[in-house]
Amino acid sequence: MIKIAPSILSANFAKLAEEIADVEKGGADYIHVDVMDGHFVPNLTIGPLVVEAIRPITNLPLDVHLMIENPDQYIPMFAKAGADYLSVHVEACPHLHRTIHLIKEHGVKAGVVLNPHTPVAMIEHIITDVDLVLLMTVNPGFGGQKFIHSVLPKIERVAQIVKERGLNVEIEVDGGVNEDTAKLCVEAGANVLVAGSAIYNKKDRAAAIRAIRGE
Ligand SMILES: O=C(CO)[C@H](O)[C@H](O)COP(=O)(O)O
Ligand SMILES: [Co+2]
Repeated sequence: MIKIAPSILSANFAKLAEEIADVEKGGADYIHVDVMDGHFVPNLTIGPLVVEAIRPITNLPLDVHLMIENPDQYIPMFAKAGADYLSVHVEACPHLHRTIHLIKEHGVKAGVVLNPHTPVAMIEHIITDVDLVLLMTVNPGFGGQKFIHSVLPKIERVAQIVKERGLNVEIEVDGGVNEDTAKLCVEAGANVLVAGSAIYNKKDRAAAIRAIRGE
C-alpha cells in the first residue's frame, strides 16, 4: 500500500489547522513536518512548539524530518511534543547508532535520511535498527524543487536490501514528488511519498493526493 505524507512546508501557516484538516480529509496517511535549523540547511522553519500545537488537531501520525545539526539535543523535545516518527540525516550524525537508539528509547519510530549524493552503503549497518529510510530526491532546504532522477537506483538498492533481509522498513522519498515522479518512485520500490507543493499548491488536495497515489 502506498502512503502519502503531505509536507506542511508548502501549507499556509496562517491557517495551519485548516490546511492539515484538508489533507487528512483528502486521504493523507501521515503529516510530514520539515524541521530546518539554518545550519545543516540554509533555511529556518519549525520547532517542537509547532509539533506540540498540531499534535491534538489531527489523528494522523506526525512524520518529523529533522534537517538539523546535533539532533541528539532536540530529540527528547520533539518526542515530548508528540512526534510519531523522527528521521535524522546520516550527514548530520557522526554517532548514528547512538542517535537512532536515542529516538527509540523515547518510544518514537526512527528514520534515517540520505541526501541525494550520499551512497546507500552509509546505512547498510544501521538499516536493521530503523523503522524508515528516507531518500531525498532534492537537496534539502526548500520546497518546490526539481526531482533528481539519479536517486532512483538508490531506491531500488534500498528495496533490494529490505527484501533480501526480510526487514519491516518503510521506504520514503521526499522532494519534487508529483504524479509523474511518484510513479517512478513506486516502481523503484518506495512506499511512502512526501509531497509539499504538488499537494498544497493545488486547490483540490484530495484530487492531488489521489493523483500522486496513482488512483
Ligand atoms: O524536506 C523537504 C525539503 O528539504 C520537503 O519535505 C520537500 O521539499 C517537500 O516539498 P516539495 O514536495 O515541494 O519538493
Ligand atoms: Co522533508
